Amino acid sequence: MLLLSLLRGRLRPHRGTIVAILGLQLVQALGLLYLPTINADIVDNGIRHGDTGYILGQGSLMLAAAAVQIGSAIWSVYLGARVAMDVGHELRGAMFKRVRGFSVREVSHFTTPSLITRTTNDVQQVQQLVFTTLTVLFTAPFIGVGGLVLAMRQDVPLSVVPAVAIPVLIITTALVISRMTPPSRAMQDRIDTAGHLMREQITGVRVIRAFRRDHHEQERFAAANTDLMTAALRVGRWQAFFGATAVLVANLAAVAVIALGADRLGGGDLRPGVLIAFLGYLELILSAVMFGRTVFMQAPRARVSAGRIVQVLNTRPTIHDPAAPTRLVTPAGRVDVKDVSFRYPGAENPVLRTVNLIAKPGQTTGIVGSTGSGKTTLINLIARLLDADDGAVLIDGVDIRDMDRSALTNTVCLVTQRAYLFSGTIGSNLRYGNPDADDDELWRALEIAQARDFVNAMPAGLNTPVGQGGGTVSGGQRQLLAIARALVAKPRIYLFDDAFSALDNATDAALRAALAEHLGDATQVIVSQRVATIRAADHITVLDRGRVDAAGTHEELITGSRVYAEIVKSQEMR
Ligand SMILES: Nc1ncnc2c1ncn2[C@@H]1O[C@H](COP(=O)(O)OP(=O)(O)OP(=O)(O)O)[C@@H](O)[C@H]1O
Repeated sequence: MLLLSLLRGRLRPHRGTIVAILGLQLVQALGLLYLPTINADIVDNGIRHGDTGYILGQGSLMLAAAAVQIGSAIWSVYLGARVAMDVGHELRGAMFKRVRGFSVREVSHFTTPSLITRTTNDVQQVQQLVFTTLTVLFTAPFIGVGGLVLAMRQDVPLSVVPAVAIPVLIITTALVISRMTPPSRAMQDRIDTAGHLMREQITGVRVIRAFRRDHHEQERFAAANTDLMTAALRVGRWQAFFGATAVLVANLAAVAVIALGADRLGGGDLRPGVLIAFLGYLELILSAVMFGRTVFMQAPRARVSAGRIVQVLNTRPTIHDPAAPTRLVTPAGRVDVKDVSFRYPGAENPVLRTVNLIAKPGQTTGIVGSTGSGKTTLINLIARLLDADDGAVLIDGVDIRDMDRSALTNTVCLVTQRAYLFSGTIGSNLRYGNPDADDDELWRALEIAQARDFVNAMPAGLNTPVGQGGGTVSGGQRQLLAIARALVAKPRIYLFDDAFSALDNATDAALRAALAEHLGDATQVIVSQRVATIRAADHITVLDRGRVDAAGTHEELITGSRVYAEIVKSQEMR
């Protein structure tokens, strides 16, 4: 049902092509069905009477029928492949669009590797089924029913053989399909697990080496790989059983026809041409049933895949654009966090409880707090990567849930601790948020971000290639490039979430001085565990276990907040 509902709307635009496929397959089937009759005619009327002219005439007819049949088969397969690829293309696009709209919540619910498998492998399964179905679904019944009728026209008593063989094949098909669905589901899930482990082990390779856990990780992957193989083997065993029974039934049927026919051939009750034609039709009927079975063989896996695709497509992102968004024409960039509370799904306690914070244009607002106090969660709420359960985040007095998300992205730029660079060049990464920026703007941003010198020292400067994830530059350099990228985008509000953590103290200080000098009336929110990074901020909010412990300037907090004073003390002692 899921498969049908997934495909119905997507096949509708291809109705015309599907009708053309149907017509071509009808021609193909007629061609195929005509061949054994001509064959019988050649044997009984040409060869038996030694009439070479007749044989050549009928032979030419046979050639023409074969040519028409092959031509229409090629054309219908081509059209079927086009439709299947279009459906796959459309499905992948729909999946990608939906996943792009997912917030952190939905992505962590499905997990990244599973979303990748669903968009690639699962869509491929459905696409394959559409192709096979369009290629054989019409041909198989045409040939099956037509072959049966023509076989009976040749000889009624011999028709008992296909009358027994066909139900046997249908029953085994039904049996195998019912058995194949559970291992097919297990197989798709285990592809996810193997992908998940692979990703984890590649990303965490240095930790694995540092702790000498290679052997342990190898075993973990080997176990997942074996699980996948076991499920695949179970599916494969049923497929093999399926293939073997089909060949067995086909051969037994042929033997039965020859055995039954041979007797009557001797008695002159049956002409040799009729027996040959009957064998030809039997082969056609059984091959039609086998073609049909291929579709049903692929169906269980495609059905499971369709379910996994529909799960993603039916998941409404928790964060979405309002129907009538409020537009900020020239945003000033004031941020008001008002009584915000937030709890991660499944977690017992809220991570943030009635948090209040104001960040003003032209000022630097620091957020400090111990590990796990909720700083990143708060920043993610301001960037609308998450939505608050209670309270609201306002920009220039407008609730960000009432704003268009692309407008919000132009106003707010988040620089995370784990800076991500895309494969391309330094220049293409810097232009990510502002494709029209010229080289001068890039160099200016690099200068403010304290990255000019090292980019200058690179052999190709801005054209220096960067690997996916930014693996070709150091962690600190990656952070500086991510800061420069934000500067090139020129948002009104900068959110730096521990974005200076990999920098040495001197670079950190120089960067903050340059930001203060060049960002003018933009709003800066800086999250840091390092007091030195936020001590000069105009206003500092101290978070403690999800609550605002205190807020003020460094001097005010030293005396006014025990939590802040402890953080300062702990860092002075280092
Ligand atoms: N995706 C998530 N699902 C469930 N809980 C989460 C999730 N992300 C964070 N948390 C929990 O929320 C709490 C606050 O996390 P958060 O990352 O906001 O803290 P933080 O102050 O930024 O910490 P750090 O300084 O270590 O970066 C932590 O206890 C964490 O376990």
